[in-house]
Amino acid sequence: MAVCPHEWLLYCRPGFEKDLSAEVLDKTAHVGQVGYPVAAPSSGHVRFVLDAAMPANEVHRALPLEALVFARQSLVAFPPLENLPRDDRLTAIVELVVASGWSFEAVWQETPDTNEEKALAGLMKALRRPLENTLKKRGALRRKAGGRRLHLFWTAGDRVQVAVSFPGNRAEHPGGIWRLKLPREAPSRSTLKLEEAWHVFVPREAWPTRLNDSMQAADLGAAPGGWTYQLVRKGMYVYAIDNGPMDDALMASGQVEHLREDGFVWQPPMRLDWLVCDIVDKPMRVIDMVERWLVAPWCHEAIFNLKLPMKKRWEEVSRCLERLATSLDQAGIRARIRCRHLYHDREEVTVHVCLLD
Ligand SMILES: C[S@@+](CC[C@H](N)C(=O)[O-])C[C@H]1O[C@@H](n2cnc3c(N)ncnc32)[C@H](O)[C@@H]1O
Repeated sequence: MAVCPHEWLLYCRPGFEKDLSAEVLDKTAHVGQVGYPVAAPSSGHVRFVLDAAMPANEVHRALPLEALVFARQSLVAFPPLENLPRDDRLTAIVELVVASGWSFEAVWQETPDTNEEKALAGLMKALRRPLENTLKKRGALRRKAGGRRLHLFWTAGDRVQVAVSFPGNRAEHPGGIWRLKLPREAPSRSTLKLEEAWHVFVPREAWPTRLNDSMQAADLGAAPGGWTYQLVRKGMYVYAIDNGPMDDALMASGQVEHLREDGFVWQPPMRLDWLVCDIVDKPMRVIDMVERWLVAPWCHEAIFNLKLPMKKRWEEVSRCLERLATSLDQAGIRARIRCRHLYHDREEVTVHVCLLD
């Protein structure tokens, strides 16, 4: 009989293991899954070990990656293989893969996003060919296998976790990390947060209709202009609200109106397409402001950060999201709310709200 995976393996930014553990404990309880998280501090991942009677596929399906905040990747996994012999790391891996009864179209070897584990790159490179050749010979690596991908998550030279991902419910970048190039002319590194948010929240095929040069946007807390730069790059006209100075080159585009006003009280002269906000303030204060915009409604879509300097980050995020969902619901406004801890986010998460017509 095939060996069944009973673990759910989630990657996260190192330092956010407690937040991800609290999130999955909360969410699994809601979908009736029983298990416990295992997470070492700063390890960049959480293992959710399920009750022996529960196959991990169920929780993986019930709580898709796009509905999780602090997870970068979501995999169905087998317990880690430990103490792999130095002279033969492959046999145990291959035997487990074959025993699973699954075949795969690709093999990704990954490590947590920590400096120590990045040092395992040499080992992974050396193993790649022999591993793929052996898996092919054993029928576990094939041209067509339902889009399934095999993940080998190395946490030490002799310790690896064998895991599986399925198309449509996984991050399509190694480590679940969107690596974006900082444009030379961007006024700040923050620019990458908004660019990544669009990649994550707006399907590529919808960009021409949802991010285009017929649109108008407001950027609250805009200076020096990293987010405004992204909106301008899409051809939008932007109201940039901030007391601080905006980048000269960006202002020279003629697409930006800089208003030295308070982003929490400013109102747009007409209904806009986009609201973006990167103001550092209390999360609930930002939620209240965004709620006013959406109830009015003064915009169709919004992307904003919730800054999380506190210890219990999941509790704060969950409180904020619940409050926003409830108030929009009470106002009779249908909206899709999503929230992710993006790669370019640090002590913050990014929320996307799209009004549904
Ligand atoms: C993190 S920075 C924004 C960086 C910007 N998104 C970028 O990419 O360059 C936060 C900005 O919010 C502004 N800010 C803080 N409180 C504000 C308020 N009440 N109204 C408008 N701007 C505010 C600050 O002046 C600061 O420039």
